[in-house]
Amino acid sequence: MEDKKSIKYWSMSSDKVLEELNLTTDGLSSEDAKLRLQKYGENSIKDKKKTSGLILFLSQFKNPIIIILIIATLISAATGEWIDALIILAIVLGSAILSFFQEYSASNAIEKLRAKVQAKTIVLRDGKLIEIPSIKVVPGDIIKLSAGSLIPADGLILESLDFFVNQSVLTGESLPSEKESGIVAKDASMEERINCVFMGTNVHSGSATVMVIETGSDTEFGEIAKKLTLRPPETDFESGVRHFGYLLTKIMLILTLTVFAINVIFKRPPIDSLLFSVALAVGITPQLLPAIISITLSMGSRSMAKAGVIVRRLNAIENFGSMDVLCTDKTGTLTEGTIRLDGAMDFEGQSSDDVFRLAYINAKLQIGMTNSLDQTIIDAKDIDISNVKKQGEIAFDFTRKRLSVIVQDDNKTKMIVKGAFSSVLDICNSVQTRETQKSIDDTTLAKIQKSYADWSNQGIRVLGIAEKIITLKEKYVVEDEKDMVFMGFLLLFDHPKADVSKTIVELENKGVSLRIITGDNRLVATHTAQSVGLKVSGILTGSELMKLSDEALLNKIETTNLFAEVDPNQKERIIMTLKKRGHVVGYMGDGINDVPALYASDVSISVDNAVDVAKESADFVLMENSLKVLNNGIQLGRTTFSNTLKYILVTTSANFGNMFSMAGASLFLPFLPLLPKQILMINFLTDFPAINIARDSVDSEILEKPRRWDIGFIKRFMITFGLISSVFDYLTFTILFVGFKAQHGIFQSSWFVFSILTELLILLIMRTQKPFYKSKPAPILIYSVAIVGAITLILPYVRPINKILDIEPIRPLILIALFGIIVMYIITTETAKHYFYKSKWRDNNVNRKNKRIL
Ligand SMILES: Nc1ncnc2c1ncn2[C@@H]1O[C@H](COP(=O)(O)OP(=O)(O)OP(=O)(O)O)[C@@H](O)[C@H]1O
Ligand SMILES: [Mg+2]
Repeated sequence: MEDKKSIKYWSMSSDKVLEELNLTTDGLSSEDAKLRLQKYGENSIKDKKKTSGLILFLSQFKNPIIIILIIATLISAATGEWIDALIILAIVLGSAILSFFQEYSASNAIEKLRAKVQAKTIVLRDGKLIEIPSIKVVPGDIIKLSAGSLIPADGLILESLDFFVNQSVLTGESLPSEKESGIVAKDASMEERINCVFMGTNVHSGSATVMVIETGSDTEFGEIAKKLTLRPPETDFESGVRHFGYLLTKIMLILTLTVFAINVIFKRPPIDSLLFSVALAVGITPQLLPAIISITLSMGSRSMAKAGVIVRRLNAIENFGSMDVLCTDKTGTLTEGTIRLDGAMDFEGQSSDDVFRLAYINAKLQIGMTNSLDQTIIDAKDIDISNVKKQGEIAFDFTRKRLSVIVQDDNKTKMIVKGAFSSVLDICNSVQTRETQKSIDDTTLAKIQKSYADWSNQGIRVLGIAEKIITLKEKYVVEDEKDMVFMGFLLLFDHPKADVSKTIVELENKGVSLRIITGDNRLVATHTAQSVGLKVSGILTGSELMKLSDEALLNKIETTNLFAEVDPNQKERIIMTLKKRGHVVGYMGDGINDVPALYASDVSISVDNAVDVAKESADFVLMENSLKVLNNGIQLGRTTFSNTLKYILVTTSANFGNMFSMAGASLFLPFLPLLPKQILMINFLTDFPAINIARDSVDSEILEKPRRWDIGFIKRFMITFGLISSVFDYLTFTILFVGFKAQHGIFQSSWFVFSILTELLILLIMRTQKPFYKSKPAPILIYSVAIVGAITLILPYVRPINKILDIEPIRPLILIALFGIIVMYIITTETAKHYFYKSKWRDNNVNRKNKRIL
């Protein structure tokens, strides 16, 4: 095939394009498709996120501090200190390899999981319509698109019906644009090419048959994606981590520069001083943070996958744990989702075959959107409508909430409307009795309303059916839906799920309040809510919402937990308002009408059998539509959050404290308190237990409430425990230097051992809010602490490592003194921790407005 764009396919008739590209409307054979797949490659934009191993390895060195360290080391090598330089480089490399392997295996696991949820497309292959993964679509395929489809490639429309496409991703235009086959000018812009569809956009309503012209990175979307990386907005967690990074960088810079300057002023050798201060900086940077995050997230996503939740956007896991409001639609989540037809009734409430026939015609002939409701009607009873000829259709949309077909039936042209009860009643002015038609007076209206209310109160979904005789014309529009005759009701029932009430209580206990946002009417919604044990504290309907100002809604929203008769934009508005109130809001939905709300929420959740656009906009996809699965997910989200925070707290207390004291000590001592290579070795050894924090167990108390990032908390923590650690550090300095008159060799060796041991013990203490002996760490954490502790104690005696690191055996008396200090340190920290959490740990339900979030 020649270059397809050069033929400007949009400016040619579809027949001409078919001819030009040697295609037919019968689609490809599977043989041909296979060849084309080889030739054009898979239909996906080369995923830039999938970083190669090499890039990931190099990224371990992207930290400027590491680069400075390497440069400084090379300089010191040039001045003759090449053995030390080699040692430093070896340790730096060792650290990088450690975190690289951890991160690499984590990110691989995630890729595999993500591939589990794929968008699918219906294509014509070997003359049959089949569903294939969208990445297997090739140029030349004939595909069928309907409402909710994610358009998999660029193509030319062959046939369409009321086909509206949402192209905002590409053109920024937020309203859906109508598309149909035809010819446009050669130089037409993307917006003007109304005969084309583009990858990445989605079908708002209607349906179409499309010939695929370009796939993968040859598409318009691919062109754009090449130029920019579309970055989703930052989550709370991401910005938290970023700010934490800034905070440490600031401290680190000040510290490094000061230490360096002072050492230079005291006329110490500049290269040594530089290496020392840079090594300190390395000690302070939480360089394991990316690895820790990758591991916790990948472990989280793996266990979530086991629990039936596929994570599409990793960083949202943390948000999952901090979510305190969960909004959900009704069908399929609270109810079984398998709708049963309970009957078709005339306006007086008597069972009526005529009404069913109208509903059947409407459901059978509509082609706008495949949906379970119409399927239920078609499956309920098979009737022969072969003499009914379709003339037109006004597709369903979630604002109008009705669907019209225009047919030739009984020699008459009729419009048959089916839709939400009030939306249908609104357009009727008369009613069909058994004998005749009469206009709707107050008594009739009251009667109709009463039947509707009675059914609804039993949890039955009521649809209205109406018809009228209409003149035959080319095209029908929404304005034609008026002056109709109300024909009757269609009753549908959907069982509430059995286990939902238990899960709602569990969620409530976890600090997550459930709210229902549904398009169904308020009576049915209330009934369903009650039957699943959700206490309705307040209801708002779509029309009430419309009248409320943003401020009024902001006031009302806290007490409202049931929203009924809402349209897609109102769903979004509700989510936005809840967010404004400071909640971390989750939204769970499966239809196109849920997409705006999914986008607006902090945590978007969909299900495997949802429409593609909904799945595509979700952070999480549940393999089964159940609240229970979700409940497990929240637990894992909180575990992930907790372990990341643990690492930060451990690093900012012991590690940070140590480095800080050393900076201070370097001012008073006539020698360096530790050699640069020793600092790096401490850092390297303590990395092993630290990285296992990602795999640690979490106290159940911590999982009870949603938690948020709070930089204030971390700062207070850092200052409190940093100070305590400093006090003991200076005590140690004094005892060593003054008490034991230790000179540099013995001083550095003692300090080396002391540093590592305190860091290990602090890790065990800080990992829990409870007294450390009351919380059981994961075995791997205990082992790594024990092994590193043992290594540290014997290292001064092991040749040649002790020589390489310049550490020597420590006198027993000094060792005893060090142990004494360590015991006191532990007792003090435990006590301080107890009071600290008692007074300051009140970050549950943090309000976005009141507290700065880290
Ligand atoms: N195919 C259809 N034909 C006619 N009316 C329909 C159709 N689909 C939906 N409706 C009407 O539109 C209303 C809103 O649709 P729907 O219930 O799917 O919205 P929702 O917000 O997704 O609700 P849910 O919480 O039940 O998922 C329905 O209650 C029904 O009255
Ligand atoms: Mg729905």
